[in-house]
Amino acid sequence: MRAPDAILPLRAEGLGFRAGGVAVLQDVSFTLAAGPPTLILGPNGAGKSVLLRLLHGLLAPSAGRVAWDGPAPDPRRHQAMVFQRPVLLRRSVLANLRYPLFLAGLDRAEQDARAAEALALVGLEALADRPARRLSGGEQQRLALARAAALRPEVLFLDEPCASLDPAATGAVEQIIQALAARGTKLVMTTHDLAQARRLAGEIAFLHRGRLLEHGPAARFFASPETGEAAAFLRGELIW
Ligand SMILES: Nc1ncnc2c1ncn2[C@@H]1O[C@H](COP(=O)(O)OP(=O)(O)OP(=O)(O)O)[C@@H](O)[C@H]1O
Repeated sequence: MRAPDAILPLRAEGLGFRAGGVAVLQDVSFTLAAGPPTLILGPNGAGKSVLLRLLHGLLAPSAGRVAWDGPAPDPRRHQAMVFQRPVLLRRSVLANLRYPLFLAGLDRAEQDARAAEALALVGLEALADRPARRLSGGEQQRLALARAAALRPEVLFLDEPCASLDPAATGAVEQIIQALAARGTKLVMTTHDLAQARRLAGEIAFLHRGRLLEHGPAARFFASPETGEAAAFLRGELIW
């Protein structure tokens, strides 16, 4: 059931971003609705990370806007983001989980309950007291996911979360992503890994040179892309 303060659908309306006189993103419009994960695909430099940062509000658009549904006074409280390389506090795993919950104004009992739930979600219960920065790369990324999930965001943005990980660690992160999606969290994730997009995507947004060329169901995108650029990308050709 839709929560009364839900912010989805989220609409990108004519989004543009210029930096150093260059148009990094141009006239991007689409709607993100609740449902299975949206994967933002495209070659290096297509503008995937910039689009994600605009949607999350880390960058201000040069043109257009991001609009949310619903009456939420501060829509960004309903969102969280995980980056390619997690930034962790020089403290224990548990302290890393509790801190954003403390900042969100939750009392200690609720912080503990959510931290325990998040640790179980990512399978790090046994490492709760370890210094976070001594974890392996894969464990650190799982902690970053747990930290974001503990906030129970309606929308979770993931920017190439597996880019630095080996296949086993990637598999563990993908399982967590699927568990979050099954729980009703809307995931919006960038990747340039086609195989990963096939495994995870419900829908695809395909970017090329700062423009959104395709947006629709993943099955349709993979079976019959509408643009030559997407078809070439799917064939593994080098496009830029
Ligand atoms: N803040 C910025 N200032 C100037 N240029 C930027 C800024 N952010 C991104 N760019 C440029 O915009 C282009 C798109 O960058 P972006 O990181 O979004 O691409 P991407 O599709 O995520 O690529 P990759 O797959 O390599 O991560 C790049 O050419 C990048 O150098």
